[in-house]
Amino acid sequence: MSSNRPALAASRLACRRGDRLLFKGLDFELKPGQIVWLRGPNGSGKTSLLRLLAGLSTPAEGDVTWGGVPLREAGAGWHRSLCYPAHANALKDDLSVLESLQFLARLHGHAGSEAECGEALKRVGLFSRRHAAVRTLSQGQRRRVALARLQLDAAAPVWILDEPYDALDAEGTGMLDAALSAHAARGGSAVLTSHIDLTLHEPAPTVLQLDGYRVQ
Ligand SMILES: Nc1ncnc2c1ncn2[C@@H]1O[C@H](COP(=O)(O)OP(=O)(O)OP(=O)(O)O)[C@@H](O)[C@H]1O
Repeated sequence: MSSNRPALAASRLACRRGDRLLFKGLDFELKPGQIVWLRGPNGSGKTSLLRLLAGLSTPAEGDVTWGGVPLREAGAGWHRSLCYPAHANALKDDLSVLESLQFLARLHGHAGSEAECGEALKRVGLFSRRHAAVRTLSQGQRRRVALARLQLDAAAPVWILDEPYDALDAEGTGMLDAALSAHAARGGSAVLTSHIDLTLHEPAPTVLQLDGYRVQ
């Protein structure tokens, strides 16, 4: 992929949920090194847009392209270039923290070794809790474990993050900011939602306001 070509793009995108058209006419580009902050009120369609971009649902109109190739022609392999820890943390209550991260890692094509996952847990400050059951963690600690996937998927060029700052304290927020800055410095890009004002400054996020595309 050339350095100026958008990693992910969409043109004239429209989204339908149930019998409602949420938005239409949306053009979008995510360039290497860029962080896009998708904003809009509750119910405006941010999660729905992220799902379209991740290829998990089909637009009512328009196209999503990955490195210039329409997703419907890209085949399943393109998902390896994407890290999308969705809003729900997808952790298994009955597993230990380490086992749960290993499960997620393997599900997403990594070896999921104890060493690799332990290192990722160190980076989110949860190594000492690695043998605790997930059900014993606080919401913020669960969020940190889910975000440890970013450490495992650091090489994935595109991160799609739905409210990643939810439940994080100042230290957790700082860790996520640092992970995003390092990702962008490597040429990676991300699109994220957040109802909380961002503290990320390097790079300064590009705001995409979804309200402008709303269908009344
Ligand atoms: N499975 C579904 N079937 C029908 N409508 C749905 C479905 N999922 C979501 N919706 C509707 O689509 C609209 C957009 O939902 P979405 O979750 O994309 O909004 P959002 O901008 O992410 O909201 P929030 O800020 O509250 O997270 C909402 O009105 C919601 O009720």
